[in-house]
Amino acid sequence: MSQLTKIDHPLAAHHLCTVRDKATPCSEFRAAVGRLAVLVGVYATADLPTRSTVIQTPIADANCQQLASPIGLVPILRAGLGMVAPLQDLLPDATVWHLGLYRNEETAEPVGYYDKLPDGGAPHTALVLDPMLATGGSVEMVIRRLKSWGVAEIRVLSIIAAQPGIDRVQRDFPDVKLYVATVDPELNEQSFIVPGLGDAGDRIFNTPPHE
Ligand SMILES: O=P(O)(O)OC[C@H]1O[C@H](OP(=O)(O)OP(=O)(O)O)[C@H](O)[C@@H]1O
Ligand SMILES: O=c1cc[nH]c(=O)[nH]1
Ligand SMILES: [Mg+2]
Repeated sequence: MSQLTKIDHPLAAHHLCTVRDKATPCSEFRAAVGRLAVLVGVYATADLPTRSTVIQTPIADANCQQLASPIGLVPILRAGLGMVAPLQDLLPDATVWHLGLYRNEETAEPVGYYDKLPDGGAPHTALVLDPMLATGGSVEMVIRRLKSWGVAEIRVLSIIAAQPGIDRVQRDFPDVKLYVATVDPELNEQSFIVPGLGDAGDRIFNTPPHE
């Protein structure tokens, strides 16, 4: 079973109130998604390997540590875009690889519509960014694509993950690590997370539902 880390932090609890509240305006929603992305990002990078280096300060040599492996950020369009800039602040040298998926409204199955990953050149570690993990179908499609590309270490960063989606990823990908701000118990008939926050993509981009 893959490892699940649910972050335990009062700031995460606080900002989750903002994203869940249906009265939160778009700009505040986006900002809170960004703050939660940073918090999840700190947990998801806590054990990244480092290597020793010597830096010359203005005073003397200093023994330092720097990240040892290339990191790729993989936002799932659209909603994952809301987590990119905050993660780039934490990982300024990361490459960013976009994958476009939407869920079919009747079946909730993911449909791919954007994939420009090159042949070869996969980063050693990929951080998959999507605020919502519902059935797990979208993340599963992305994990399969990243594995076929050659990514060795895959970590999924979500803000709200539903238990059925977590169970699916843990069952199908025991080597993939999950980092989430919180876990919700169930999905409704339309496969939306309950209580969730509604449609993350629409709330980040201020679009009406079903566009
Ligand atoms: O776990 P799943 O059941 O696959 O659901 C989660 C997916 O659904 C949402 O995307 P959506 O299809 O709404 O696209 P959008 O980001 O463009 O709004 C969300 O951002 C995830 O990508
Ligand atoms: O609750 C959900 C489920 C999928 N995608 C969302 O944006 N919200
Ligand atoms: Mg959406």
